[in-house]
Amino acid sequence: MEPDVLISVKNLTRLYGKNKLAVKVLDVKDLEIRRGEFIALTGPSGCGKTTLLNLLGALDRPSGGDITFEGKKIFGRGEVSLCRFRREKIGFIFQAYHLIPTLSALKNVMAPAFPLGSGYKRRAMELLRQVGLAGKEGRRPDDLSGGEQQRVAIARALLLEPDLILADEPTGNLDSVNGRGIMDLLKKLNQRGKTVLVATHDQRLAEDCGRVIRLADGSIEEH
Ligand SMILES: Nc1ncnc2c1ncn2[C@@H]1O[C@H](COP(=O)(O)OP(=O)(O)OP(=O)(O)O)[C@@H](O)[C@H]1O
Repeated sequence: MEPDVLISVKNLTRLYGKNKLAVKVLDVKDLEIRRGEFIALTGPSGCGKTTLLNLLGALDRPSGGDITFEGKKIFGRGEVSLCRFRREKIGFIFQAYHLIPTLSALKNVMAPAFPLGSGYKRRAMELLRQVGLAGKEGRRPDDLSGGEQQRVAIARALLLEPDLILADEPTGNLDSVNGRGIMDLLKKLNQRGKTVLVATHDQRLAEDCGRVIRLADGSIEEH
């Protein structure tokens, strides 16, 4: 494997349901993601984008095959190690933000570090500044616009310096101006060296990415 390959996927499958009722919703024979790429994952609703992102980020386990991350298999390890992998290597951004409603923007950004103890406040403040939210650290999600909530979610994803950002329809709940702002932010992160994989229905946003992977019925059509 070449040194700049971050992720290598071989014969990855995911089935839902059991026995005769099992349906294969993902079947990715071969996929490589290199460090520093900015990739759009596209395809019609139900083609398996979320399923693939969840497997790449170890939020879900495959039915067959494995994923190699920095040369090591992800799934050949126990739950504690998997949990650490997720926390240290992956930054997730979701369509619906998934912020904790009772916590301030600052505490939401610090949340991934809760199991690690305190000491992340300065970094969280700096990240909120970088995403354009200086002065709004004390606000709760309800008092922020959708675009602002997604910026908090991006800052949270960056707290522990992940190698890979996985974004599942991050602009899906936003108007086009805010959606463009979020994509510009992801692009900036990529220019600063982060590998970014973003699932999107929006063809115009996809065209802006360095590479497009298209899924159809769970398989990669072209990339
Ligand atoms: N928990 C589940 N149980 C059964 N089937 C599921 C489950 N989750 C997803 N599926 C099915 O797997 C297929 C892929 O779903 P997935 O959410 O990955 O698609 P997607 O491309 O992300 O769709 P969208 O663009 O609408 O978010 C779909 O046919 C979906 O109905």
